[in-house]
Amino acid sequence: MTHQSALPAKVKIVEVGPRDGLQNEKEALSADVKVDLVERLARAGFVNVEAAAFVSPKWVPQMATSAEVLARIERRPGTIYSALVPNMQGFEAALAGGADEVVVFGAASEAFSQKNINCSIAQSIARFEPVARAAKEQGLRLRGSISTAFGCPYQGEVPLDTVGDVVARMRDLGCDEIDIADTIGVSTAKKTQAVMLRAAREFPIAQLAGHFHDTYGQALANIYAAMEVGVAIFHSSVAGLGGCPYAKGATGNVATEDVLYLMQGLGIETGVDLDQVVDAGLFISQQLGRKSISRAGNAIAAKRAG
Ligand SMILES: CC(C)(COP(=O)([O-])OP(=O)([O-])OC[C@H]1O[C@@H](n2cnc3c(N)ncnc32)[C@H](O)[C@@H]1OP(=O)([O-])[O-])[C@@H](O)C(=O)NCCC(=O)NCCSC(=O)C[C@@](C)(O)CC(=O)[O-]
Repeated sequence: MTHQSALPAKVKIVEVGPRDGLQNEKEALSADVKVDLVERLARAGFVNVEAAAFVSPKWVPQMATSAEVLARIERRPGTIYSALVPNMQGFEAALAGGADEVVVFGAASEAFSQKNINCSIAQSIARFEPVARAAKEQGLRLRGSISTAFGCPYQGEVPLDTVGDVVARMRDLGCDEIDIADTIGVSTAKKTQAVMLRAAREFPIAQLAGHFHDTYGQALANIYAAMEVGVAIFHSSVAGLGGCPYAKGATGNVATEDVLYLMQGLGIETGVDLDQVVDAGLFISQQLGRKSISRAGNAIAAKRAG
C-alpha cells in the first residue's frame, strides 16, 4: 500500500452532534436545548457545525425542530451551519432556514439506500441533481455523504469499486466535500486506508472527510490511519452522541473530546477549544440524563472536580 506517512499540521473537525448525535434519541429534546448546544459548539471554535436535517418527520422525528433551530441560533461569523437534505423539499426548507451548506446523503450499499432514504443509489443521485444545481445557484456549499462505505448492516461487505463509483457520482454533482462514512463502525485501520485511497482516485483527498462511528472502538485508530494517507477532515460528535436510526446497534460517532485530545497530543491544530467542548458535552449529557460516552471528556471533568 502506498501512503504518505507525514501527518497533517492542521485538520478540520466537523461537529455533527446536533444532527447525527441527536437524531436517534428517543426523548424529544426541545429546540431551546438544541439551540444552546449549537451555540456552545460554535463558540468553542468549530468552523462547521451540522445543525439540522430537513427530512421527513415521520422517518426521523427528532429532526422535526430543524427549522426552528436554524432560525434561532445566533450565528457566529466564520462558522458554517450545515443541514442534511434528501430532496428538493428538504433543500427549500434548508434555504429558507439559512443553512450555509446542504448535505446530500447517499450510500455505497443498495440495501442501506433503500432502508435510509427509500430509493436506490441511482434514484438518489437523480434526486440530488436538482438539489446540487439549486445549491450552486444560491451560492450554498454542497457536501455529499456516503454511508456504509466500510460495510453495511444489511449487505455486509461493500466493494471498494462501489465506493469509488458513488464518490465519482457525488463529484459529478459538484460536491465541495465528500464524507466517507463508517455508519456501523466496522472498519479497522488498514481497511480505512484502502477505502480512502480508492475514494481519492475519484476526488481530491484534501476534500474527503472521514466520518467514523465508534461501534467497535476503532474510530480513533481509523482517524490516525486516514491522516497517514492524507485525509485532514473528520467528523465527530460531542459526548459521543449518536447512532443511525436505520442501522440497528450502531453507536455514536467518535467523541469530539477524544479526537481533540488526540490532535492536541500530536500537535495538530484544530482551532477548537477542548475545555469548551467538554463543557458542551457535560451540558448535553445532563439534558439527556446520562453520562457522556467521551473517555477524554469524562477524564477531564473528573480531573477538574479534583
Ligand atoms: C428521503 C425520504 C423523505 C423519502 O421518503 P418517501 O416516503 O419515499 O418520500 P415521498 O417523497 O414519497 O414523501 C412521503 C412523505 O414525506 C414527506 N417528505 C418528503 N421529503 C421530505 C423532506 N425533505 N422533509 C419533510 N418531509 C418530507 C412528503 O411531504 C410526504 O408527506 P405526506 O404527504 O406523507 O405527509 C425519507 O426516506 C426520509 O426522510 N428519510 C430520512 C432518513 C434520515 O434522515 N436518516 C438519517 C440521516 S443519514 C445518516 O445518519 C448517515 C450519515 C449521514 O450520518 C452518515 C453515516 O454515518 O452513515
